[in-house]
Amino acid sequence: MVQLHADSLACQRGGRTVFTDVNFTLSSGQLLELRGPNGAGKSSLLRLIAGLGEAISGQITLAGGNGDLSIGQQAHYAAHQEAIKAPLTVAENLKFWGDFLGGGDMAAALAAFDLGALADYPAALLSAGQKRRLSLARLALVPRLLWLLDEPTVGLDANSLDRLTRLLRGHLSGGGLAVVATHAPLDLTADATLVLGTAR
Ligand SMILES: Nc1ncnc2c1ncn2[C@@H]1O[C@H](COP(=O)(O)OP(=O)(O)OP(=O)(O)O)[C@@H](O)[C@H]1O
Repeated sequence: MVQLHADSLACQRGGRTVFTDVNFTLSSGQLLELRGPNGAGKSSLLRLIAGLGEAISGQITLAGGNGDLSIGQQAHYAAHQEAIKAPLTVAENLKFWGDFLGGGDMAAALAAFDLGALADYPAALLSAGQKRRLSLARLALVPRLLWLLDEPTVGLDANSLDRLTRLLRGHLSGGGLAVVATHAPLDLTADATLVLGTAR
């Protein structure tokens, strides 16, 4: 059993307190939904979990994972900004990520968001939703224990939303964990919902 624990986390950005006393425990197969208004700290919390920022107090630990790797090394972090190299094609982008993350199932990644017909298309020319699909295809490219998704539904059409939901379901039923910040309700029952702050 893998467990992600947040214990009395507090976060500051730009010298201002964003949140304090955030606590949760997430176990294998569970989804934590992060809710809250703009500026409440959802992205900041995901960054902290991914190891891209430091909490001013408190701790995040992953028990039962690979003790030789950091939490970030065991996670897929899909931020607001698409992780795409514009001069490369769709397939080349996935190859880049496969090389970077170690391995990669190109066919599965292309299939996950129906990108096969766009494989040789330059990423620079993709629509916003297509870019989001390419960015999220990483999830199917390389297995990672923990998915940290920042508003993953933005820009997706109904078919792609459905694909994302199925991908998430498969990840969770395989024992994975997911923390998803979203303003739109997911078509998945979250095991827990954490509502942050009141910042605007
Ligand atoms: N790079 C930064 N430097 C300083 N402050 C920042 C930075 N990024 C975000 N902040 C501040 O941190 C606070 C939390 O921002 P964050 O992006 O985590 O909120 P959020 O809940 O994800 O918001 P949204 O729903 O708009 O995406 C905001 O007040 C924001 O102004």
